[in-house]
Amino acid sequence: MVGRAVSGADIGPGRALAQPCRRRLARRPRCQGTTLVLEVKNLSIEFSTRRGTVKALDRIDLSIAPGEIVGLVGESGSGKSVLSYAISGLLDASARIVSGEIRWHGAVIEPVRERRSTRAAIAQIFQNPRASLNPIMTVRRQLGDVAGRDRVLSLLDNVRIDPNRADHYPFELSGGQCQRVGIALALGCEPELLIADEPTTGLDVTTEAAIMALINDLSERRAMATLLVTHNLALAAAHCDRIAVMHAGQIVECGPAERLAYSPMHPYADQLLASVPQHSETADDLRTVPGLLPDLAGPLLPCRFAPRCDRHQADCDVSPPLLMALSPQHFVACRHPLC
Ligand SMILES: Nc1ncnc2c1ncn2[C@@H]1O[C@H](COP(=O)(O)OP(=O)(O)OP(=O)(O)O)[C@@H](O)[C@H]1O
Repeated sequence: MVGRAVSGADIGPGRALAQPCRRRLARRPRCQGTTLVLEVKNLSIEFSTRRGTVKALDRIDLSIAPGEIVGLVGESGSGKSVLSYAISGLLDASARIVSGEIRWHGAVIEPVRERRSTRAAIAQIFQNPRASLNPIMTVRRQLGDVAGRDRVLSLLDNVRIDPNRADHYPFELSGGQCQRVGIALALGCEPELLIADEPTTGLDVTTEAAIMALINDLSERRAMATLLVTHNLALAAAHCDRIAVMHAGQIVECGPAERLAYSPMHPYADQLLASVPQHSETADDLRTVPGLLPDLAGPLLPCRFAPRCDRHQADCDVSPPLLMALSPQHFVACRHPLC
């Protein structure tokens, strides 16, 4: 594969995500030249299971600058949660670090719960919001403990929850309300890095827009870095500065959001883009990425996407494709990328 320079003019009309990208392009580039908040370098993680060794993460490289919003996009089972738990220091002790490290403001931090001395200023919004709330404490008490009693009502207002709910317990709230309280709790910590794992799943579009606007606002005003973990490439394209696409435990493409959303170069990223529903399509037109993720506990081909790839050629089976720089900000791991 030959790397080539990518310029804004290269972005063709293709199969663009129409509205989100236009909004995304309006975002200011930010915090350029500042020290990175987070660097994940060559991180490989395995789990020993009865079925064999699950190779959950393979040589992951990812960095986030202050104020930057980075999307981590991929199908279910691609390793997004394992990576975000590793960054939060929440991996359980069954995880084995095969290679690499995670750096927080330049200092190495441990991905595994028992071994991290400080939790630093990283907050995570979890996929299952009810489970992350304390069932025997009211919303007011939980938010007050984290952010101070005087901020409870403004935090509830931020996530569009009626202030009358402040004295309710989690079991008295709907799933969506629990999710919004979980988001208020995470933002109430005023984190330097927010890991938002599917933060708006199950919310109505108005609330989704309000929550994403809040995350955008905090990232701009307080330089909060955000890792937005999602299956939804359109959501990532709308709100992120950069997007990293994960497939079967590997980052296969990473680059500016507008580039990924208009003309991705890895065949998997292209298939993900093709599977984003468009307004004009009928239900019959809905597409999915063909084939299944490989079993990460089984033998893996040099290119983990090969069996699903319509650009597969004999040289793909020789050795794993390396992540190659196409431009300073754009990387692809494929011998036969789209161009
Ligand atoms: N504690 C564990 N023990 C064994 N295997 C695990 C463990 N945690 C995750 N895995 C495996 O690691 C792989 C990646 O899982 P992960 O939960 O990170 O995927 P994901 O992309 O976050 O999926 P989803 O979007 O459904 O949450 C899967 O094959 C999963 O079965």
